[in-house]
Amino acid sequence: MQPHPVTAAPATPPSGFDFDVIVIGAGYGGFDAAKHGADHGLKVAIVESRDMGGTCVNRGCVPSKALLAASGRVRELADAEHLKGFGIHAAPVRFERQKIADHAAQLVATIRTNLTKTLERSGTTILRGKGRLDGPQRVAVREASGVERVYTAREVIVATGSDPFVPPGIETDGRTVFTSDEAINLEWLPRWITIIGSGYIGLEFADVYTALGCEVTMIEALDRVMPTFDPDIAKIAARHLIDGRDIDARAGVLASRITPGCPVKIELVDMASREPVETLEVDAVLVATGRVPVSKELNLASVGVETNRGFIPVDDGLRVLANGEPVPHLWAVGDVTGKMMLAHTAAAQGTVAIENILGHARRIDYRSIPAATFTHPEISSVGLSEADAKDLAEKEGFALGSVRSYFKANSKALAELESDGLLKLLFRKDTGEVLGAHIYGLHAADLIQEIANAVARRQGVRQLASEVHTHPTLSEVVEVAYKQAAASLATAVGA
Ligand SMILES: Cc1cc2nc3c(=O)[nH]c(=O)nc-3n(C[C@H](O)[C@H](O)[C@H](O)COP(=O)(O)OP(=O)(O)OC[C@H]3O[C@@H](n4cnc5c(N)ncnc54)[C@H](O)[C@@H]3O)c2cc1C
Ligand SMILES: NC(=O)c1ccc[n+]([C@@H]2O[C@H](COP(=O)([O-])OP(=O)(O)OC[C@H]3O[C@@H](n4cnc5c(N)ncnc54)[C@H](O)[C@@H]3O)[C@@H](O)[C@H]2O)c1
Repeated sequence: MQPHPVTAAPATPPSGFDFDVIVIGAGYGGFDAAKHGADHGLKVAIVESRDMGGTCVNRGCVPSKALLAASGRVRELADAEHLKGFGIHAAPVRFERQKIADHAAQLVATIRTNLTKTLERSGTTILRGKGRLDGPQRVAVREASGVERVYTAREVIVATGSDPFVPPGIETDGRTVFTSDEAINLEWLPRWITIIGSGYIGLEFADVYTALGCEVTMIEALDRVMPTFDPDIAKIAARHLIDGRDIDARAGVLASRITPGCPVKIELVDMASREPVETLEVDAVLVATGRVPVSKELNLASVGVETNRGFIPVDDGLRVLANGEPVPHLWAVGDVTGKMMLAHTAAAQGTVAIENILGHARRIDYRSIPAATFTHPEISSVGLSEADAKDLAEKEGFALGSVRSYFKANSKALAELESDGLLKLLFRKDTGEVLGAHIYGLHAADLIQEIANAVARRQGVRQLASEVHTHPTLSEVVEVAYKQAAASLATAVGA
């Protein structure tokens, strides 16, 4: 390989550094860090090698939610049984796949442009190219021309995100076997598609594909579908989102080999015994088996940092750690830290890193960060899982409270003829503090926010139960849970 010419950096400001902060990666983590820094008077540069906005804007949240919005409408209009309940008889629904794909692509372009303009307006310098560390407080940027320029910065924030993980034995061609990077383009609608993985991406795309008439086989390596979700929520959600649809779900099996083509061949083995189970021949495969951090080419060794399977170790203030100690002037935020691979986590981490750079001691509170899966209906959660809450209760010696509030008792859900849903609330029986919540049901993604706010403030159910909720709204599902929890406390202390 030809060595790249190294060009001197532009004239340095009086501080002696080219920038106060250089951010590597312009996804949500990098964007929020750069904007927050620039808004607070720091001289900031952001380095991006692909599209501004990163995964969320270009290949993640934004296009997938656009596809879910359109396909969700199709599902609704095609659900004759549901409509009949209202006395509505709709004509057979028709849709244009390309127009749905265009809706997603246009939304991506609009949000990407807005985000780029926002950064430019904030005074952030956008450096196009691939960034890597070049020792402490130095970032080398290789531009598309091959020229490499080295910039200095008082602080460096790594926000390089993640890429889809493709397990060994699976070959992708981007057309018949692909990841979410290609699925968001909705280039064609396979008659029969296999989705490997029943996590966030598997569930959301199964929602899209089944709404648009595809037959889905879902392969999950672990012993139950939706293994990363609360077991009770997963049970009721799977009944509707998987069993109630044109989906054949298989748990405890591994796709050991996938060969693209027409048809695509999938060799399935039993997860435990690794004995062959079956060979499937399908039209397409979506690989949705998690994501891996982008950190290999960052030259982290030049600052003595060792990754954990590619994830950059950080403390709760987002300082990068080497041997457990903070590396001076180096920060990492977003998916590359592997904390909670969500856009709003990345953004919150970006802001917290800048706050610390500004000298305002801030830590991130992961427990209060909510998560949602935008299926129809949605699934959401915040705080501790029941298993973790039980461990905490045992460790700290308090009794764990758990109550369930059902959508079928909610007037608004009944009016919508969508009363399939459950909220599970976990709380301390001594103080009443809310520890976590898990929801499946209509607008679960919005409902979780009120509980996330309560977790952030470490509020107790006694106070929360007295707060008045609008009638009739789905938020009364939360109110009922708070009231049940508060009543159980009263019983517990014999009041
Ligand atoms: C299909 C899908 C749907 C999703 N839906 C949601 C959702 O609904 N809600 C939600 O909260 N999250 C969702 N996510 C997750 C979300 O997209 C990520 O958590 C988020 O994008 C992480 O942001 P980030 O800034 O850490 O990294 P990224 O968004 O991955 O951005 C990193 C950026 O760094 C750039 N980069 C990498 N290396 C270099 C380098 N050396 N030099 C210069 N630039 C570099 C990359 O090109 C990229 O632009 C979804 C993800 C996927 C795949
Ligand atoms: N709505 C959202 O917020 C949203 C939407 C999409 C993606 N995301 C983010 O992107 C990340 C990646 O999503 P994802 O769905 O790819 O990952 P995931 O971790 O949510 O789910 C992956 C699933 O694949 C299974 N799996 C792994 N290897 C397998 C194999 N070889 N064969 C069969 N099953 C296998 C896992 O057991 C797991 O159930 C998520 O963790 C989330 O952070 C978020």
